[in-house]
Amino acid sequence: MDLPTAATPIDPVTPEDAGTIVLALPKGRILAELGPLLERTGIRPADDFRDEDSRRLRFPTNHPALDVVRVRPFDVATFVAFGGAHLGICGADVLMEFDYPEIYAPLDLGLGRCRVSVAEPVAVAGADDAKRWSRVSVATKYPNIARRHFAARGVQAEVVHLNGAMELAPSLGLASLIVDLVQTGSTLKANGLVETEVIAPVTSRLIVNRTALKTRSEAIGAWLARFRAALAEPIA
Ligand SMILES: Nc1ncnc2c1ncn2[C@@H]1O[C@H](COP(=O)(O)OP(=O)(O)OP(=O)(O)O)[C@@H](O)[C@H]1O
Ligand SMILES: O=P(O)(O)OC[C@H]1O[C@H](OP(=O)(O)OP(=O)(O)O)[C@H](O)[C@@H]1O
Repeated sequence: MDLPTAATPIDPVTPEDAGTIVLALPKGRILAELGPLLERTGIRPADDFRDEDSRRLRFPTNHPALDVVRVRPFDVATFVAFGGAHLGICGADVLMEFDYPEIYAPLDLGLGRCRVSVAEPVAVAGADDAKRWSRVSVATKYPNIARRHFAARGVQAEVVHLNGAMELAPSLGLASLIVDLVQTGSTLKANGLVETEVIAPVTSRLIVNRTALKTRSEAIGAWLARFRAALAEPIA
């Protein structure tokens, strides 16, 4: 049996779901920032949606034809790419990492503003000439971004894939550099690291499954219009 891939998405619409649009939202810091925008868009998920202790993952909203699912930020893009959710909200970092062709990202929500950067120990920064490297070891949660970034300058990156606490890697001998998100820079500073290069700026995006955009164009078009209008509204 052929397993579904993102390129051959399974049909997300089961009979009892027919007509329901599914919006994937990320748990954590983006969700915390999203409240006012969702409010302006007129989306009010069921009361237990914001209850971190709730074991429910799929929630109805005040719109009978819209459900939201609450997933890990890194998984939002995968749920949307495979057609499990029609719409989603996730950081540009996640989109860059997976680079799913099935995803269209029409709206920059201006939230979760940070950057993906290279950082290294303060003690060695500036001491060696990065232009002469042919290989580097990099600890990161973003193996594809890191490999692409270094490959573009002819440097082979040996990646140590971590899911958090990358900042510990250089001092504990796992890698010489890290590629991670930076906002204020305080996490780097607290761990004796310095940002040496910005790979890309990051904000959160509204994303859409391209197939769903064609097959459910009316409903999805209406949600995109609502998000656009909400973004254009002056914030009180
Ligand atoms: N320091 C930051 N400042 C601003 N935005 C950030 C920052 N860190 C992360 N983000 C944005 O928020 C998204 C989610 O980050 P968050 O830290 O909530 O989740 P996570 O740690 O990746 O999730 P998990 O708990 O599943 O590991 C990131 O993909 C990025 O777009
Ligand atoms: O530049 P700063 O303002 O210090 O922000 C950067 C930190 O924010 C993110 O971690 P987060 O707080 O999300 O924790 P995590 O490691 O659990 O993802 C990121 O992975 C950095 O560690």
